[in-house]
Amino acid sequence: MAFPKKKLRGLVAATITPMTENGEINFSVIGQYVDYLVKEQGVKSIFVNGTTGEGLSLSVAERRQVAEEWVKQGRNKLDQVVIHVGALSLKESRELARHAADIGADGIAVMAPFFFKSQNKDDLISFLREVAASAPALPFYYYHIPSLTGVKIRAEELLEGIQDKIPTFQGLKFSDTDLLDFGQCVDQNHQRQFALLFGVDEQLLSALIMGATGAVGSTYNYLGKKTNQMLEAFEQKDFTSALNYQFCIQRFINYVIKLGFGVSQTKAIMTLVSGIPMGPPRLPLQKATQEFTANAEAKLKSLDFLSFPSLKGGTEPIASAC
Ligand SMILES: CC(=O)N[C@@H]([C@@H](O)[C@H](O)[C@H](O)CO)[C@@H](O)CC(=O)C(=O)O
Repeated sequence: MAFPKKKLRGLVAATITPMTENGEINFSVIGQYVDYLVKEQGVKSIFVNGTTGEGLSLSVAERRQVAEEWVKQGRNKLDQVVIHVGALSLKESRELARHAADIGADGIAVMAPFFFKSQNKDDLISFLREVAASAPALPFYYYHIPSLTGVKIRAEELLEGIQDKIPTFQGLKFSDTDLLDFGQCVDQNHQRQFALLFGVDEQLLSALIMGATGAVGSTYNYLGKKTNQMLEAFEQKDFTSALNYQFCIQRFINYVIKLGFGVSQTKAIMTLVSGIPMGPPRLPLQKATQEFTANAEAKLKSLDFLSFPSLKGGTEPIASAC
């Protein structure tokens, strides 16, 4: 049975795939991106080619190149690089799993196929098992994101007995708001030491109380530092401060959700906050509007989330700052 050298925990940034204005992958900024995550956001683990990384909009060749670049640039800087290798084609998924192992990734994750959908837990596990078996030395994570895959098999149900079928199974990335399901994943898995990573950033504190061992999300790219402060307060049992941090993060996410928030907007916000160009998304997604970016910038300023001085709102304390 394969066990990770270190358990995947803490904040894991779901990385964006930077692109040029022509829609090609901009590999040249990935090194800078790694440094930004580590130094400015205190985030040392990443989840590559997932939803935020537009993994399913990339060709297999591109997915391989993106994974390679993150592993290369993250060497000796990042704790863990997990590659999402899910695909509609089992063959492609297996190829990507083998490739992740070859390049020295720290783990692989797979979401449920979403065109022909598994009708029950056993069918889904059959697919996952084949992929996991292609990288038998790598920790395997199931990526549960029913809002996008349409596969509603409860995670709690899937976890039951999964390690008998998939010996490399190490945990779950749970991108759903069903805290009953998530709580039961925790409750029924005390002994197994799985990594139970929550994926709804605006509700992370509730999941921490339920027993989440970490979190994977898009906002940790630019709100990692603030979220780490929440994790620290939670660790120290300072629940009042932890709640204040969560509310503060919610104020921003709630605001952008009302404007219309997704991968395109994440790219625009990350460009703004980090100064690293993330470029446009790939079709069928459309670039975030200038109006969205201006509104998001004003909100970030009002919450004092922008760290570079030129964009800060002057020297006066900001009333609603977090
Ligand atoms: C549907 C979606 O994109 N969810 C995000 C969240 O981080 C989400 O952006 C955040 O909670 C804001 O709603 C992540 O769970 C996705 C993710 O981790 C990934 O890119 O693989």
